[in-house]
Amino acid sequence: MAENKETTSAGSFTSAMTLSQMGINSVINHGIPISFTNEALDVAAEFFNMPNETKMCLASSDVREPVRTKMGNYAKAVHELHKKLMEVVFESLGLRPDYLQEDIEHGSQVMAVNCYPACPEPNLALGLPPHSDYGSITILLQNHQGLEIMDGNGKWQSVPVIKEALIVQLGDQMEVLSNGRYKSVVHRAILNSVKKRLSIASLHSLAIDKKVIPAPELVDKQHPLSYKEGSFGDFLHFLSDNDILEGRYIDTLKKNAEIEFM
Ligand SMILES: O=C(O)CCC(=O)C(=O)O
Ligand SMILES: [Fe+2]
Repeated sequence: MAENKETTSAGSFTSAMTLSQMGINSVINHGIPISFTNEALDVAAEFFNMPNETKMCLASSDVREPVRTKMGNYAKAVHELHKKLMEVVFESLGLRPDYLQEDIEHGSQVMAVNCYPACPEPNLALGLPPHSDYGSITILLQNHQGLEIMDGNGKWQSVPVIKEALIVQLGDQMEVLSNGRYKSVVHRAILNSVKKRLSIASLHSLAIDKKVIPAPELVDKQHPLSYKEGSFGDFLHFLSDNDILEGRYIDTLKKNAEIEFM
Protein backbone atom coordinates (compact mmCIF):
# COMPACT_ATOMS: atom_id res chain seq x y z
CA MET A 1 0.00 0.00 0.00
CA ALA A 2 1.07 3.57 -0.66
CA GLU A 3 4.36 2.78 -2.28
CA ASN A 4 4.44 6.30 -3.68
CA LYS A 5 6.66 5.35 -6.54
CA GLU A 6 6.32 6.00 -10.21
CA THR A 7 5.78 2.92 -12.26
CA THR A 8 4.72 2.77 -15.84
CA SER A 9 2.76 4.64 -18.44
CA ALA A 10 -0.75 3.59 -19.46
CA GLY A 11 0.55 2.97 -22.94
CA SER A 12 2.60 0.05 -21.72
CA PHE A 13 -0.04 -1.78 -19.67
CA THR A 14 0.12 -5.47 -20.40
CA SER A 15 -2.07 -8.19 -19.02
CA ALA A 16 0.93 -9.87 -17.41
CA MET A 17 1.79 -6.95 -15.16
CA THR A 18 1.42 -7.51 -11.45
CA LEU A 19 -0.28 -5.24 -9.00
CA SER A 20 2.91 -3.89 -7.49
CA GLN A 21 4.39 -3.25 -10.92
CA MET A 22 1.28 -1.24 -11.65
CA GLY A 23 1.63 0.65 -8.40
CA ILE A 24 -1.97 0.14 -7.27
CA ASN A 25 -2.67 2.33 -4.25
CA SER A 26 0.20 4.36 -5.47
CA VAL A 27 1.27 7.06 -7.84
CA ILE A 28 1.33 6.12 -11.52
CA ASN A 29 2.26 7.62 -14.81
CA HIS A 30 -0.75 7.32 -17.03
CA GLY A 31 -0.33 8.55 -20.59
CA ILE A 32 -3.08 11.19 -20.23
CA PRO A 33 -2.00 14.47 -21.89
CA ILE A 34 -0.81 17.03 -19.36
CA SER A 35 -3.12 19.54 -21.07
CA PHE A 36 -6.13 17.47 -19.86
CA THR A 37 -4.98 17.43 -16.22
CA ASN A 38 -4.09 21.13 -16.32
CA GLU A 39 -7.44 21.96 -17.89
CA ALA A 40 -9.29 19.97 -15.20
CA LEU A 41 -7.44 21.83 -12.41
CA ASP A 42 -8.08 25.18 -14.17
CA VAL A 43 -11.80 24.42 -14.41
CA ALA A 44 -11.83 23.49 -10.71
CA ALA A 45 -10.02 26.72 -9.78
CA GLU A 46 -12.42 28.74 -11.93
CA PHE A 47 -15.40 27.11 -10.22
CA PHE A 48 -14.16 27.84 -6.71
CA ASN A 49 -13.33 31.44 -7.64
CA MET A 50 -16.94 32.11 -8.67
CA PRO A 51 -19.14 34.10 -6.30
CA ASN A 52 -21.25 31.97 -3.99
CA GLU A 53 -24.51 33.05 -5.65
CA THR A 54 -23.27 31.74 -9.01
CA LYS A 55 -22.16 28.46 -7.42
CA MET A 56 -25.57 28.12 -5.78
CA CYS A 57 -27.24 28.25 -9.21
CA LEU A 58 -25.41 25.03 -10.04
CA ALA A 59 -26.17 23.35 -6.71
CA SER A 60 -28.22 20.20 -6.50
CA SER A 61 -29.17 18.15 -3.46
CA ASP A 62 -29.24 14.98 -5.54
CA VAL A 63 -25.89 13.30 -6.15
CA ARG A 64 -27.50 11.44 -9.07
CA GLU A 65 -28.13 14.71 -10.87
CA PRO A 66 -24.94 15.63 -12.74
CA VAL A 67 -23.53 19.14 -12.85
CA ARG A 68 -22.22 20.06 -16.29
CA THR A 69 -18.56 21.09 -16.34
CA LYS A 70 -15.85 21.57 -18.91
CA MET A 71 -13.83 18.67 -17.54
CA GLY A 72 -14.91 16.37 -20.34
CA ASN A 73 -11.46 15.57 -21.76
CA TYR A 74 -10.00 14.62 -18.41
CA ALA A 75 -13.16 12.79 -17.26
CA LYS A 76 -13.22 10.63 -20.40
CA ALA A 77 -9.49 9.92 -20.20
CA VAL A 78 -9.66 8.73 -16.59
CA HIS A 79 -12.71 6.62 -17.43
CA GLU A 80 -10.60 4.77 -20.02
CA LEU A 81 -7.66 4.55 -17.60
CA HIS A 82 -9.85 3.04 -14.88
CA LYS A 83 -11.02 0.31 -17.28
CA LYS A 84 -7.40 -0.67 -17.95
CA LEU A 85 -6.64 -0.62 -14.23
CA MET A 86 -9.66 -2.84 -13.49
CA GLU A 87 -8.35 -5.41 -15.97
CA VAL A 88 -4.97 -5.44 -14.25
CA VAL A 89 -6.49 -5.75 -10.80
CA PHE A 90 -8.79 -8.62 -11.87
CA GLU A 91 -5.91 -10.44 -13.52
CA SER A 92 -3.83 -10.06 -10.37
CA LEU A 93 -6.67 -11.83 -8.53
CA GLY A 94 -6.60 -14.72 -10.99
CA LEU A 95 -9.84 -13.57 -12.63
CA ARG A 96 -10.36 -12.95 -16.33
CA PRO A 97 -9.27 -9.41 -17.27
CA ASP A 98 -12.71 -8.86 -18.79
CA TYR A 99 -14.44 -9.89 -15.54
CA LEU A 100 -17.63 -7.78 -15.07
CA GLN A 101 -16.77 -5.90 -18.26
CA GLU A 102 -20.41 -5.21 -19.08
CA ASP A 103 -21.09 -3.85 -15.57
CA ILE A 104 -17.95 -1.73 -15.68
CA GLU A 105 -19.01 -0.31 -19.03
CA HIS A 106 -22.38 0.67 -17.54
CA GLY A 107 -20.89 1.77 -14.23
CA SER A 108 -20.89 5.21 -12.69
CA GLN A 109 -18.18 7.83 -12.48
CA VAL A 110 -18.43 10.59 -9.90
CA MET A 111 -15.97 13.47 -10.06
CA ALA A 112 -15.48 14.93 -6.57
CA VAL A 113 -13.80 18.31 -6.94
CA ASN A 114 -12.39 19.50 -3.62
CA CYS A 115 -11.00 22.86 -2.57
CA TYR A 116 -9.12 23.25 0.72
CA PRO A 117 -8.42 26.90 1.58
CA ALA A 118 -5.10 27.69 3.27
CA CYS A 119 -5.44 27.38 7.02
CA PRO A 120 -3.15 29.37 9.36
CA GLU A 121 -3.25 26.55 11.92
CA PRO A 122 -3.43 23.37 9.83
CA ASN A 123 -2.83 21.13 12.83
CA LEU A 124 -6.08 22.26 14.40
CA ALA A 125 -8.26 21.38 11.41
CA LEU A 126 -8.69 18.58 8.91
CA GLY A 127 -9.57 18.99 5.23
CA LEU A 128 -11.39 15.70 4.88
CA PRO A 129 -11.75 13.14 7.70
CA PRO A 130 -10.46 9.57 7.36
CA HIS A 131 -12.62 7.45 5.07
CA SER A 132 -12.43 4.93 2.25
CA ASP A 133 -14.15 5.52 -1.07
CA TYR A 134 -17.03 3.23 -1.90
CA GLY A 135 -16.22 2.58 -5.56
CA SER A 136 -13.90 0.03 -7.08
CA ILE A 137 -11.13 2.44 -8.06
CA THR A 138 -10.47 6.11 -7.38
CA ILE A 139 -8.11 8.10 -9.58
CA LEU A 140 -6.97 11.28 -7.89
CA LEU A 141 -5.28 14.43 -9.14
CA GLN A 142 -3.93 16.99 -6.65
CA ASN A 143 -2.20 20.32 -7.29
CA HIS A 144 -0.43 20.43 -3.89
CA GLN A 145 0.50 17.79 -1.35
CA GLY A 146 -2.20 17.05 1.22
CA LEU A 147 -3.51 13.52 0.64
CA GLU A 148 -2.52 11.05 3.37
CA ILE A 149 -2.99 7.29 3.20
CA MET A 150 -3.05 4.99 6.22
CA ASP A 151 -0.34 2.36 5.95
CA GLY A 152 -0.43 -1.21 7.28
CA ASN A 153 0.81 -0.01 10.68
CA GLY A 154 -1.94 2.56 11.09
CA LYS A 155 0.44 5.44 10.34
CA TRP A 156 -0.46 8.30 7.99
CA GLN A 157 1.74 8.52 4.89
CA SER A 158 1.72 11.66 2.80
CA VAL A 159 1.40 11.13 -0.96
CA PRO A 160 3.70 13.48 -2.86
CA VAL A 161 2.73 15.41 -5.95
CA ILE A 162 4.70 13.84 -8.75
CA LYS A 163 4.64 15.72 -12.01
CA GLU A 164 2.37 14.16 -14.62
CA ALA A 165 1.31 11.35 -12.30
CA LEU A 166 -2.03 10.33 -10.82
CA ILE A 167 -2.87 8.55 -7.59
CA VAL A 168 -4.77 5.26 -7.71
CA GLN A 169 -6.65 3.91 -4.72
CA LEU A 170 -8.75 0.80 -4.34
CA GLY A 171 -12.20 1.32 -2.85
CA ASP A 172 -14.71 -0.70 -0.82
CA GLN A 173 -16.26 -2.28 -3.91
CA MET A 174 -12.90 -3.84 -4.79
CA GLU A 175 -12.54 -5.12 -1.21
CA VAL A 176 -15.92 -6.86 -1.57
CA LEU A 177 -15.29 -8.16 -5.11
CA SER A 178 -11.93 -9.56 -4.05
CA ASN A 179 -13.54 -11.17 -0.96
CA GLY A 180 -11.08 -9.23 1.19
CA ARG A 181 -7.86 -10.10 -0.72
CA TYR A 182 -7.49 -6.36 -1.26
CA LYS A 183 -8.52 -3.80 1.33
CA SER A 184 -9.92 -0.40 0.52
CA VAL A 185 -7.58 2.46 1.28
CA VAL A 186 -8.27 4.63 4.31
CA HIS A 187 -7.24 8.17 3.49
CA ARG A 188 -7.74 11.77 4.57
CA ALA A 189 -6.79 15.25 3.40
CA ILE A 190 -4.81 17.65 5.55
CA LEU A 191 -4.53 21.42 5.19
CA ASN A 192 -1.68 23.68 4.18
CA SER A 193 -0.83 26.85 6.10
CA VAL A 194 -0.11 28.95 3.01
CA LYS A 195 -1.45 27.23 -0.08
CA LYS A 196 -5.01 26.66 -1.22
CA ARG A 197 -5.21 23.07 -2.44
CA LEU A 198 -7.37 21.52 -5.14
CA SER A 199 -7.99 17.84 -5.70
CA ILE A 200 -10.14 15.99 -8.21
CA ALA A 201 -11.16 12.47 -7.23
CA SER A 202 -12.71 10.40 -9.98
CA LEU A 203 -14.65 7.67 -8.23
CA HIS A 204 -15.52 4.67 -10.40
CA SER A 205 -18.19 2.19 -9.36
CA LEU A 206 -20.47 -0.37 -10.90
CA ALA A 207 -23.98 0.93 -11.70
CA ILE A 208 -25.72 2.65 -8.81
CA ASP A 209 -28.24 -0.16 -8.19
CA LYS A 210 -25.94 -3.08 -9.03
CA LYS A 211 -25.50 -5.31 -5.98
CA VAL A 212 -21.82 -6.15 -5.59
CA ILE A 213 -20.80 -9.51 -4.16
CA PRO A 214 -17.46 -11.31 -3.76
CA ALA A 215 -16.36 -13.04 -6.97
CA PRO A 216 -17.51 -16.68 -6.53
CA GLU A 217 -14.09 -17.77 -7.88
CA LEU A 218 -12.50 -16.19 -4.79
CA VAL A 219 -14.72 -17.98 -2.26
CA ASP A 220 -13.62 -21.39 -1.02
CA LYS A 221 -12.90 -23.32 2.16
CA GLN A 222 -9.79 -21.27 2.95
CA HIS A 223 -11.52 -18.04 1.97
CA PRO A 224 -15.12 -18.17 3.17
CA LEU A 225 -17.62 -15.60 1.94
CA SER A 226 -16.67 -12.52 3.97
CA TYR A 227 -18.98 -9.76 2.73
CA LYS A 228 -22.69 -9.21 2.27
CA GLU A 229 -23.93 -7.65 -0.94
CA GLY A 230 -24.18 -3.88 -1.24
CA SER A 231 -24.65 -1.29 -3.96
CA PHE A 232 -23.57 2.28 -4.57
CA GLY A 233 -27.22 3.26 -3.90
CA ASP A 234 -27.11 1.48 -0.49
CA PHE A 235 -23.89 3.35 0.28
CA LEU A 236 -25.55 6.70 -0.49
CA HIS A 237 -28.40 5.82 1.90
CA PHE A 238 -25.82 4.90 4.52
CA LEU A 239 -24.12 8.27 4.04
CA SER A 240 -27.35 10.20 4.46
CA ASP A 241 -28.27 8.24 7.63
CA ASN A 242 -24.86 8.08 9.34
CA ASP A 243 -22.00 10.32 10.33
CA ILE A 244 -18.88 9.64 8.23
CA LEU A 245 -16.81 9.91 11.43
CA GLU A 246 -18.68 7.07 13.12
CA GLY A 247 -17.82 4.22 10.81
CA ARG A 248 -17.28 3.02 7.29
CA TYR A 249 -19.95 1.48 5.07
CA ILE A 250 -17.64 -1.46 4.31
CA ASP A 251 -17.78 -2.43 8.00
CA THR A 252 -21.55 -2.97 7.72
CA LEU A 253 -20.96 -5.43 4.86
CA LYS A 254 -18.44 -7.59 6.71
CA LYS A 255 -19.95 -10.89 7.68
CA ASN A 256 -19.82 -11.54 11.44
CA ALA A 257 -19.00 -7.87 11.98
CA GLU A 258 -19.69 -6.73 15.50
CA ILE A 259 -20.47 -3.17 14.45
CA GLU A 260 -24.06 -2.63 13.37
CA PHE A 261 -25.10 0.68 11.89
CA MET A 262 -28.70 1.87 11.55
O1 LIG B 1 -8.41 15.79 -1.44
C1 LIG B 1 -7.94 14.66 -1.36
O2 LIG B 1 -6.76 14.41 -1.53
C2 LIG B 1 -8.84 13.50 -1.02
C3 LIG B 1 -10.20 13.58 -1.66
C4 LIG B 1 -11.01 12.39 -1.34
O3 LIG B 1 -10.61 11.53 -0.62
C5 LIG B 1 -12.35 12.23 -1.90
O4 LIG B 1 -12.86 13.15 -2.57
O5 LIG B 1 -12.94 11.15 -1.67
FE1 LIG C 1 -11.78 9.75 -0.73
